[in-house]
Amino acid sequence: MSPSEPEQSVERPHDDARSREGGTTAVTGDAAAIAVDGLELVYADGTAAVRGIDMAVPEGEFFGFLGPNGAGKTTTIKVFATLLSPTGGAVRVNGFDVRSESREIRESIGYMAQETSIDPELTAEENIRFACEAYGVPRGERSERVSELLDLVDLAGVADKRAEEFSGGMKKRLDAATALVHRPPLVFLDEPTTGLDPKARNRLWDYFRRINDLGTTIFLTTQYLEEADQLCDRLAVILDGEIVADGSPAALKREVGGEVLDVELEGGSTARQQAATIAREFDAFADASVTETDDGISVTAETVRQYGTDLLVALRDAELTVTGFNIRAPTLDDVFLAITGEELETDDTEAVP
Ligand SMILES: Nc1ncnc2c1ncn2[C@@H]1O[C@H](COP(=O)(O)OP(=O)(O)OP(=O)(O)O)[C@@H](O)[C@H]1O
Repeated sequence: MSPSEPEQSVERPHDDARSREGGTTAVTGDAAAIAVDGLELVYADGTAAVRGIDMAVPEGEFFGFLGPNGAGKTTTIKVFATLLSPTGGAVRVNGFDVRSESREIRESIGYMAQETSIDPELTAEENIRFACEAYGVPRGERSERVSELLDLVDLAGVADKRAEEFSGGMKKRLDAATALVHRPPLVFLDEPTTGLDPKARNRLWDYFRRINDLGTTIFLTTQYLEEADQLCDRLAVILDGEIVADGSPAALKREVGGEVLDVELEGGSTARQQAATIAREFDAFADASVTETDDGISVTAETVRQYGTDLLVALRDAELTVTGFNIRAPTLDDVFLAITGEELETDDTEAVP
């Protein structure tokens, strides 16, 4: 992370939090890279961005923090990176307390913010070298570190080119390299692939997997469910400042229950509403979750494989025109929909594996 001062001073914690401060109350076992107990963050204008979250991220894990715009992801990551001070609760990062040991934390983490922090007028190599200086990498080790990182992010061939000539994906990879010069055991990545095309996104994913394979703990925030599914060992979903679900991608998908029947319909929203009502009243799908989609409806239930064709017949009997259907396993999109009742908004550069 950049060795800057906290960007904002916020109210000091209330009594409850103070009593947990200073390491007097252990919040975790030794092997937690991040341990969070009742974290709250209320901004100076009264916005309660984080409202009492608990979590533990073990060393070596690839952890995903998912949520829509404004859910509280960046606020949480900034507390972990000691850029914001919590207004309640206790947080330890790499075993250090975020309030009283911020210097130790900053020296032991990497932070890739949403906005890249590279200097466009410097070459790729100069940017990494500059980061080495800023992080106090010993002079004698810098050249080796620079070439090692250029290789790791696949920029060795363009080491002497100025960053301003780079594509968005190359800039992101360079930024990620600068966050790693001091070999931190824990790296925070705040929406690192937002706005990138699928190819650039995939290259960054490879890079993140590589550093995780080398033992680095990764805390990733993302709006892309596919990204979380591809990369993360475990996820937490944050909504309006509260964690509403957590678990491995597979476990979260299992919790959705059953399979998903997607039905495509002609006839716009009136047909979709009519079809949704029929599906909801369908006896064989007593516990089904039925949602309207862009071009039809989706029905999630244990019994869709068994009774899906009966539903199609019922739709036809109601003079609805089915133009396509498909039965599939739940995705993280379905998990998100089941938890929040809403689809997670993303841009149009959907990632592909
Ligand atoms: N400096 C600030 N002062 C007051 N409110 C803020 C400030 N920064 C963020 N917020 C508010 O706090 C809430 C959480 O914002 P945050 O940026 O943490 O969400 P996010 O999940 O990271 O969203 P995004 O994906 O848009 O970055 C939002 O309601 C936001 O408007």
